[in-house]
Order: sequence, then C-alpha cells, then structure tokens
Amino acid sequence: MRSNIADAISTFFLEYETPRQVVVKNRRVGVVCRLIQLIVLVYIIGWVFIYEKGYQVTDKAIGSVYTKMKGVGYAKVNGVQRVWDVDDYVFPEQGDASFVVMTNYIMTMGQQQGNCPELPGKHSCQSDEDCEEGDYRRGGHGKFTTLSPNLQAESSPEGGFPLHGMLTGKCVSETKTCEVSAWCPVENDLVVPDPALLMAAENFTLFIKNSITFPMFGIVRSNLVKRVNLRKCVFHEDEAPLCPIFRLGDIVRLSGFNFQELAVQGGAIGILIDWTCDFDWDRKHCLPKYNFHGLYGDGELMSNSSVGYNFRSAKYYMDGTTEKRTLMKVFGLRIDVVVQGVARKFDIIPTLTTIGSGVGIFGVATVVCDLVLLYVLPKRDFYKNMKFKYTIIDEEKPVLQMDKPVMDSDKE
Ligand SMILES: Nc1ncnc2c1ncn2[C@@H]1O[C@H](COP(=O)(O)OP(=O)(O)OP(=O)(O)O)[C@@H](O)[C@H]1O
Repeated sequence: MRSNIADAISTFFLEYETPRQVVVKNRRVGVVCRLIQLIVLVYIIGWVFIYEKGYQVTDKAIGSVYTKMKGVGYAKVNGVQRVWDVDDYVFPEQGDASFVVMTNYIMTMGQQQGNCPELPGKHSCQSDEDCEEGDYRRGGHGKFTTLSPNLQAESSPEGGFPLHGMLTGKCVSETKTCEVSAWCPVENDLVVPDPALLMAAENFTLFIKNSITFPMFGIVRSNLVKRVNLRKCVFHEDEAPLCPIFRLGDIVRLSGFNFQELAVQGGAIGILIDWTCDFDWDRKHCLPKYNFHGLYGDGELMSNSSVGYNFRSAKYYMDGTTEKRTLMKVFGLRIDVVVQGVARKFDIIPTLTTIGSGVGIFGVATVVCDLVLLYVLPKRDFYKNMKFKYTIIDEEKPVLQMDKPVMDSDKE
C-alpha cells in the first residue's frame, strides 16, 4: 500500500505527459486548417489588439463645463429700438452647460392683476350668457376646479386655446370676447414676429470652458490650449478646431439648421465635446473634438402642433403701490453642452487576458479540422485509427475472455 502511494507520487513529480500529435499528410485538411488559423490570427491581431486595443485599460472622464456668451443686439419693435445685451438674452445667466439664447420674443409690458377682455378668437361672445362665471376653459367647457384632473379629456370646440384667466361672467362689447380675471392686458402671442427680432444673435459668441479628469490615470485636461489666443480666435471646423469660442451662427449651421428659420420659433442644439485619448502617447495629444447636433426645432419631427422651443419669463416691479410685471414669451436656441471622454493606456492584465483568449480561440482551427478529418473525409476510419489508440482489453467483457484480447484489426 505504502509503495503504491510512493509510486504515484514519484510518477506525478518525476514524469511529464505530452499529447501525441498525428501529422496528417492531406492537402485539403492542411489548407482548411491553415486558413482557419489565419482568420483567427487576423481577428486577434487586427480586431482585438489593433482596433479594440485589447492591451489597454480604459477610463471614463468626469468634467465640468462653464459657458459665457458675448454680443450686443438691437431690436426695433413699433419704431422703438431696444438694446439687448448678455444679461437680457441669456437664461439662466450663471454660465451653465445648458442655457437658452433668446432670438425672438413677444413682450407684454405693464401687466397687473385685474379684469380684462380675452384675446379675439379665444372666447367670443354675444352676451353675458356666453360667458359662464368661473369657467376656466382650455378651449372647451370645464370649471376651474375640474381643470387639473380633466385637462387631457376636455374637448375644444373653439380650437383649443387656453384662456389667460377665469371668466368673470361678463361679455365685453368692444372686443366681443369674455372678460377674464388675469394679469392684464393679456399676452397676445397669436402672431410670432418673423423674421426674428434678435437676428443679431447670429454673431453672438459663446465661450466654452471645459476641464476633465481621468481619475484612474490621475490626468487632468482642459480645452484651453496654450497655442490658442482667446482674445482673437473664433472656432472654425478646419482652420481653428481647437478655439473654444463659437459664433452662434456657426453652431446652428454645423448642426444642420438654418439660423433665420430656427431663430423665429427657437430650437435646441447639442454641442458634444469628445475627448478620446490614448495615454500611451504624450498627453499633449489628448485634445477635444467639438460636434454639433440639432436636437429639435425643424417642426417636421412628430407633430407640428409644437414647433421650436419657447418659454415665458416675467420680471416683477412695483409701480407706486401696484405690483406689475413685464411678461416675455422667449423663443430661442437652447444649447446643451455634453462632455464625453474615454482614455486608454497599456496595462499588463488586459494584455495577458487578450493573449490567453486569443490562444484559446486558436484551438477552434484544430476542432474544425479534426471534425473534417474524422467525420467528413472518405478515409475517416483510417485517420480515426491513426489518431486514437484503442485499449487491448475490453473492460466490459467478462474476465474469461481476457485470454483472447480484442485487437484493433478485430474491430474492423
Ligand atoms: N463669449 C465670448 N466671446 C468672445 N470672447 C470671450 C467670450 N467669453 C470670454 N471671452 C474672452 O475669453 C477670455 C477669457 O474669458 P474669462 O471669462 O475667463 O475672462 P474675463 O476677463 O473675466 O472675461 P470678460 O471679458 O468677460 O471680463 C477673455 O479674453 C474674454 O474676453
């Protein structure tokens, strides 16, 4: 018993087994095998190593964006010229990555709370009976209290205009519209100025300051490149691709829109700052690429019932003891700056993993060629005999038959 264990241990430590190889002199199998090996080699070197960079680790960037607009525009409404500077046309003004530059507007000045007639066409009437007190219609029938739950369901016999306030029950004879309790005079946005009032916005400039860090590699990069002079440069896709100051007109053009059309109803544009870096090279090659995408605004997307981009903003003030406000319906370009960054660097772990999986895939060639050799070729039985070594004793047969061992030749 003891000597058996000692034998097993010495066999384990002092002997080495290696699989026996069979060299098959068959042209067809040889070509198939080498072809498969070649395909696997091209896949591993070309795709996995060179294209997918399987020898590198990747890290995603985290970053911050700060924006600043510059430019002054003049707009003439009813013969009155008004100057618009950054503080007037950028919403919000803090320099966020997402902001709106006003290009067109409808301004309603001096609004105060009170009773006044609705706009023509919004709730026409002949007498007070047509104006049910407390009615607050989205266009159809419905009391103020039932507005919220039934908002979606209300029908709109007059074309679906929302009212500016609650009906007082009076029909105003001069306008032939119902009187409402609202901020008066009510805003008239039935006609949007075309061409846009602030066409000068085309020449406004946007400065984007972006700094990113790749935490895994401990590398910080900024889009303010030394060789770019911020006081003079303006972004140009070929001549100044690294300048972080963009003309609004260029942004719109590069995102595939027409500024004149977009300025009227507004729209949204995405500026994508793409950092794709390879830190196996000097980090100075890690530079941003700017891409521009129209997000919506051409009015041809899903429905033309909501075209462009607009919102309302009010500025409140006291006139004596009366609270008043200036209401602005703002049409503009909503700009979203999005940063995307991926960096790669050589690392021994992914390199070994990739080589290991490559060697494993190499085995596919052997499997396929074995299948062809053992199951497809006419001489498959011959090759089977060559490849496999059969045992002399058949263990399933009774011991008595051991005197007559089963030979390879017997099987055939
Ligand atoms: N929207 C923009 N268009 C053109 N140049 C800009 C714009 N925003 C900033 N700059 C210029 O880029 C440089 C850096 O701007 P930054 O805001 O860091 O400095 P600043 O001196 O506070 O700028 P500002 O001129 O607003 O006082 C400045 O020369 C600035 O004039």
